[in-house]
Amino acid sequence: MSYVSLHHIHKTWGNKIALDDISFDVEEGEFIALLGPSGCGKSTMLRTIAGLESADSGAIYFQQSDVTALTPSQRKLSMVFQSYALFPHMSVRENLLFGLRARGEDKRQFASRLADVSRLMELEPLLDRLPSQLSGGQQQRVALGRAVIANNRLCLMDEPLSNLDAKLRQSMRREIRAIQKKLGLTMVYVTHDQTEAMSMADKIILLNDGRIEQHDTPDNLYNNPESIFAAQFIGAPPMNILPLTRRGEHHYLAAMPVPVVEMPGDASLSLGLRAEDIQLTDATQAGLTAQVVSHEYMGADTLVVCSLAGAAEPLTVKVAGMKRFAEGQPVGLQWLTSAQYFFFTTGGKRCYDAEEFCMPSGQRVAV
Ligand SMILES: Nc1ncnc2c1ncn2[C@@H]1O[C@H](COP(=O)(O)OP(=O)(O)OP(=O)(O)O)[C@@H](O)[C@H]1O
Repeated sequence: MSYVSLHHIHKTWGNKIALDDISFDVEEGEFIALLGPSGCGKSTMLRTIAGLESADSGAIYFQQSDVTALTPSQRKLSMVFQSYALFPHMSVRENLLFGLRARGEDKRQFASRLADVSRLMELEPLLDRLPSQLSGGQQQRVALGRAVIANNRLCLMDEPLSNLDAKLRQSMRREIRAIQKKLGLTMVYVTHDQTEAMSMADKIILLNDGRIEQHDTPDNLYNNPESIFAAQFIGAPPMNILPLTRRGEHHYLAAMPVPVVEMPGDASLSLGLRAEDIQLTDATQAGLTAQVVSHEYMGADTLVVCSLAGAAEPLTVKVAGMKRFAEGQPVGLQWLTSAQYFFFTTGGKRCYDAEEFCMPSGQRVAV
């Protein structure tokens, strides 16, 4: 059953359309990540769900009841911000209990709820400290504890880990996901970090300039991007996008003598290839050559940037382990037709027809 439902939400700031006809459902107990580049509307969307901003039009439902006109406190949800928003003069204990006191909840339950949450969040030894006496990770745990102690079924988080270092972020990702699952919370989580979204969420809503680009599972976003934007936003390095040259029905990649795809119509196409789907081969065996422009050692693998004769754009190849290349070194390239994606160059939408029309799946394409 859907817990949160947005119906045609539209929101502008002056001339700027921040949310453009946004509709989606979040199932009960589901973890949804709102992902996208800076300024795409993630925070505006979260704050509109929370009731901190009001939409110009559209409606929001929680468990089938219309909450569009309700205040944030009437919506019964918890929110965790990037800034933690802890009261600096209050101890951890008082910070945790603040919301319960403010709402005039039953004092007889405070001790047991505090004990449960401080055990869950491993805050027991820290209850008497002030926020200034805590590390960033501990402060974040207090902020999460405050969200959990409220016993709300819906939790909204706005970039809660962005002030933490990379290692702590990784462990907090696991902690938040474990707590969300354990308590069965419905979660809407804003991030601009694709790794965070991919590793934590059941579904990702990828936003681009106020519109939903794709609403999908992490797996599908990676393996079945519906647009160039999704293909390049998800995955590191971004998918190679190589504009093809059309002659009649034939679409050619750079100076390759055989067309990559034959498709009727007058659309211009671009070829998408993930760096890990391209293999480097012996240049002397290759029909056309590519040249190494640069290489970057990443630890587990090496990213090799190559330029293909006749192509405007370089392409990146990921090879396992540490490999060294000389600048200008010739290499051959190959990939399977099943690794190819096609997009309309104009508008960037995926062109599934081209995938139907290209060479039989699994055939090797060599340069
Ligand atoms: N209070 C405001 N007044 C005017 N414009 C605003 C306001 N809040 C947001 N905007 C604009 O709305 C657009 C969406 O902003 P929003 O903060 O929702 O994006 P975001 O995806 O959360 O960005 P970031 O990742 O940088 O926080 C941006 O163009 C922003 O400048």
